[in-house]
Amino acid sequence: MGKIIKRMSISKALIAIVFLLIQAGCDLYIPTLTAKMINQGVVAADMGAILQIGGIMLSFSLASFAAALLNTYISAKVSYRLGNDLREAIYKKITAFSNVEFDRFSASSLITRNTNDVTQVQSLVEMGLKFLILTPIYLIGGMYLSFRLSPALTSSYLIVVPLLLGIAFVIFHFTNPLFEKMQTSIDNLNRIFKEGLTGIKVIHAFNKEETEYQRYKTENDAYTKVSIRSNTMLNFLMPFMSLAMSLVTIAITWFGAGFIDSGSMEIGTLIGVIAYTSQILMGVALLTNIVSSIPRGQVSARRINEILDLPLALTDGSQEIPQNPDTPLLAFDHVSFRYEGAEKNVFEDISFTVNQGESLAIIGSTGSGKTTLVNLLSRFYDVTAGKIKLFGQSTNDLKEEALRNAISLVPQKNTLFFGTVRDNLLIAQPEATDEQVWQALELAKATDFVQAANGLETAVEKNGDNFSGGQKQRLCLARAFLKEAAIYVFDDSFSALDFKTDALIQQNLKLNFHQAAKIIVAQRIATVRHASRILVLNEGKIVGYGIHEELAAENAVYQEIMQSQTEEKGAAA
Ligand SMILES: Nc1ncnc2c1ncn2[C@@H]1O[C@H](COP(=O)(O)OP(=O)(O)OP(=O)(O)O)[C@@H](O)[C@H]1O
Repeated sequence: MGKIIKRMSISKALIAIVFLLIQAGCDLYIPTLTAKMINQGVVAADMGAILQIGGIMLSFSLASFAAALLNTYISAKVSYRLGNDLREAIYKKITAFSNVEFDRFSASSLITRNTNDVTQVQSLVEMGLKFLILTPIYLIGGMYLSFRLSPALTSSYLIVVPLLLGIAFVIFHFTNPLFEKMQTSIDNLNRIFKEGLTGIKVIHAFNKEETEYQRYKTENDAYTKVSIRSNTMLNFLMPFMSLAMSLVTIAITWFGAGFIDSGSMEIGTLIGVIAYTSQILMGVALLTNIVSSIPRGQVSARRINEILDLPLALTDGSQEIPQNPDTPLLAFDHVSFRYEGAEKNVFEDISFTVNQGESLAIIGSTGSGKTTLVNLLSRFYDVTAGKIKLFGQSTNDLKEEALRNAISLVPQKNTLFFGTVRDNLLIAQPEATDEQVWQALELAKATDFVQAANGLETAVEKNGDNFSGGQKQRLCLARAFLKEAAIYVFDDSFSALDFKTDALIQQNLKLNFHQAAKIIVAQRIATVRHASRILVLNEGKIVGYGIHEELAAENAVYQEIMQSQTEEKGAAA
């Protein structure tokens, strides 16, 4: 929590505390004035004293009122600003994550941390600025001033207040782990809910509504159970407090009446002590409120810090991309790779080169490592051994921005953002003219359907849901074509296209990107057959490397893929 506190505006927090001290000081002094007014004014029938002390009481009350308003305003401002900063810091950090970090935290957990956890911390800070200091002041100040009025009557607090504080801290100790469980449970609830929403078609198709409902229900029940346990434990504190304070009030009134009877105490003093009793009671009640927020806030602060303090797995390099035409544009040099926690390498000692203007197609069975290879090239992960080089310079030494600028990637999952076709394409090159955007659309054979709709203003719904799979793929291809890059990477980006469109786009690639290297990951022989080189991957190993005709003549794995596709076509016909 300390680290998070440091992020808030300390000067504003101090101003809030000053107003709090003014409020507490005024509140605390009022019962003493009450006792004085009764003893010196009411009992002595002195109207002047009543007016004078009443005037002082009124100004103390107004000062307390104004200070409370200002404290509330500043505490809200400080805590909500902190929440705002935390959300921004978390989002910024997450956008700097590589796939290594995304493999560690689920999307739902990141969302919970950026919303629910930030809200918990925000509430704790707001409450802390309002009450954390008020509580000890009410407790200690109230007891001190009450002691000044009557040491004998106040002695009962010396037993009760430490006892109540002890109970509060025992409860605090037991509820802390429960709040940890609650936040993890919220992560799980969000995950299941999100999976249910995104996978609703599959759920319907397999009649799994009841199973999914039960999965959600089980987690929801677990969450409710732990919430009931933790909150019940906390709420036990309040009845304890009320009982103890009622007993104290009864004792004070009982003994106070005796003292008044014997003439050793004035009536105003007893009323003053009783007024302090309610202030001390208020201090104890506020304490229970804070006690209930501290464990949740602490757990949330820890979860937020887990993200903010996470050292990024990939360190940025310092080099620009060298322009060295004598070395291959791209080289995989004895590259091996293993995912964190995996038992074996995805790749073992892979080497190949791609020169400027060449295209390299990568084909292989599912799970053979094609996407992983693309991810390594874009440095979404670091290689476990070996080097990936651009013009002879290891990608680990390159500035991440320079590396990403050099690569235009169409990932396997077609991603479009809510907005318009223009917005989506300009992501690749913000300053592109409409003419350039249309050119890119034409290269991707996407002109027809965009023109038929509303041109570049055509709306794109969330996830591009208003486009067919093939149209989405073509828009993603157009976006990649719009970017001027040294390497164009297509990860299974032609799979949703019909053969004719696939062939036309391949042709456009060949004719329009002379200087660039093209990496084409594909499953279809028709997509890869015209590439300058084809790399055949099988279980993380290169089992073939050459042009189509060579591989078709002598590579068993390639022949197998060819045969399976001929059979598929035959079966379809
Ligand atoms: N994030 C990950 N964590 C752990 N293992 C992974 C991860 N991503 C992929 N793998 C594993 O790495 C291997 C290669 O996966 P990859 O996605 O690269 O295959 P692919 O050839 O692209 O498959 P496909 O053609 O089905 O897209 C698979 O065994 C897969 O289970």
